[in-house]
Amino acid sequence: MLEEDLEVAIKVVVVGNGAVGKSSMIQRYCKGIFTKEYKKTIGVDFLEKQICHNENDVRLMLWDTAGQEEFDSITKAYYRGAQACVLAFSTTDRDSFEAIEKWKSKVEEEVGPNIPLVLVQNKIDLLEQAVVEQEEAENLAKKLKLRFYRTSVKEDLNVTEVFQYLTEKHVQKTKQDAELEPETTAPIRQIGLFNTTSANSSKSNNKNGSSTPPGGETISLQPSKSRVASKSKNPFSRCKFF
Ligand SMILES: Nc1nc2c(ncn2[C@@H]2O[C@H](COP(=O)(O)OP(=O)(O)OP(=O)(O)O)[C@@H](O)[C@H]2O)c(=O)[nH]1
Repeated sequence: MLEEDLEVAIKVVVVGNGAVGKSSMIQRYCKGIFTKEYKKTIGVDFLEKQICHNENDVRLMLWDTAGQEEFDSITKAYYRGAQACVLAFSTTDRDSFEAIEKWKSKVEEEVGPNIPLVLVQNKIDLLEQAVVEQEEAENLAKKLKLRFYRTSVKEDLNVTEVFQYLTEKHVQKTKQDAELEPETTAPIRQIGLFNTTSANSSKSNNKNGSSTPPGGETISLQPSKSRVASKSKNPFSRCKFF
């Protein structure tokens, strides 16, 4: 099978304090919309986007998590199995900037230190109300060894770039992992692909508070459909969905 025949699925979690724009960022990226209205995420929410990366289909599963600590026990369960993460703070919220290292630790406690992460300063359309200096944010990114993006979900600035970067990093990492491990030992797990088949991992379940916490703590991520041969059989299937 050719490498181009793979369909890659990537679980991405978006974390950060409340109201920094996590839900808005995912909605902007997946649906192309922005709403001024603020609806606190209760627990977690989920949207999916299919993109084309280096002529391959990539399915991004974007998990929107609540920013409030009261939901920590719910949201942490959803971090597990994450393969990339957005650490978001807001230009107009100093606490959200100072909380970034804590969010990084929370995610890494669940998934380990090796997934691609990115630091995102959102709401840069509100720079006149900024409470974080650009230099401070850049220094934090250097300290944590993270790529840093400044976004405005409202103005649709740099949002796509954030997810493209994470996709690229994930693809690079899985290739490196596959090269390091011999093909004979668990080849599917080596490339780290999965399907979300849990009944609990419902789509867009709970901006309005109807969240079902994950039964028994862990979302079931089942290795399967890691390599999808059928993509190459249909000449119209590859990257035609935009
Ligand atoms: N001006 C401006 N407002 C934004 C931007 N992104 C989001 N907002 C607004 O910020 C508020 C909070 O956005 P959400 O996306 O709900 O924030 P969240 O991080 O998901 O919040 P929680 O669900 O509480 O964790 C909403 O009123 C959005 O319209 C942006 O780039 N610029």
